[in-house]
Amino acid sequence: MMLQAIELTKKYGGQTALDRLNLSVEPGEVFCLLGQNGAGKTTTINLFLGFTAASSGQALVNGVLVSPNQADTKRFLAYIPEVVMLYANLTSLENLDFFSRIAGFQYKRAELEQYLLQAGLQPEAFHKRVGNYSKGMRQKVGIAIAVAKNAGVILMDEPTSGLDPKATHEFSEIVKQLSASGKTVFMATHDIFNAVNVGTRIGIMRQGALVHTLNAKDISAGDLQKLYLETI
Ligand SMILES: Nc1ncnc2c1ncn2[C@@H]1O[C@H](COP(=O)(O)OP(=O)(O)OP(=O)(O)O)[C@@H](O)[C@H]1O
Repeated sequence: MMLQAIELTKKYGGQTALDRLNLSVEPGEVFCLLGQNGAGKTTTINLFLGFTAASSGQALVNGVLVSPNQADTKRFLAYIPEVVMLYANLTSLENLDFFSRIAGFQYKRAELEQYLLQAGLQPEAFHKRVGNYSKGMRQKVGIAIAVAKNAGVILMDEPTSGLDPKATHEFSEIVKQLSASGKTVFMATHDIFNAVNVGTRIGIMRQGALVHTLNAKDISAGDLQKLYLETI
């Protein structure tokens, strides 16, 4: 399995941000984590990324134990934060080239263009500086960077927040393609409709605990909303 949490716990002072999380996510799965602000979604992502150390329990990526400041597990992971950080004065092609080189890949021009195209960015934008891009366009560049890194797992934090319905739909289609190509996607989201649409599994967190885990195909958006409101 690509992601595994075993009794994974994070405490800040006396407060438990994540409480004994047990979870396995397989290749090709799209796991959507729902929960109120402060429920522990970002903490979970940060623990898998090794941005923060677990207080107890384990996070494993591709079977390898995550420990902060070691690169072993990072190469299996790509991360798309809520706001994709890009160099405003560079074009999307230049940003993709730059971040790919940092990840250790030197792509030909045509390959870079292919990644941007796959991520759904319109070719007219390839040579425009990203400073003028919309949020949806930045998101697509973020996806291209993540895919070009060749990582098996893509972690996303609230990827559809602030996207319009069409951009959200386009994003969902890309995520489905990533899943079909065997990538594992793990996203924190507030978007119930999108979770049902794009997810294979859905988790609901409350105060650091994973309270429900369901198969997306077994639930409608309406029923998920009902369960969510009853849970939180
Ligand atoms: N660096 C930190 N120091 C202290 N407390 C923190 C820190 N990071 C997170 N927390 C606390 O841990 C809890 C979980 O936060 P987390 O960011 O994981 O929630 P979330 O589910 O991602 O929320 P949101 O939907 O707002 O992003 C919160 O109570 C938060 O205040």
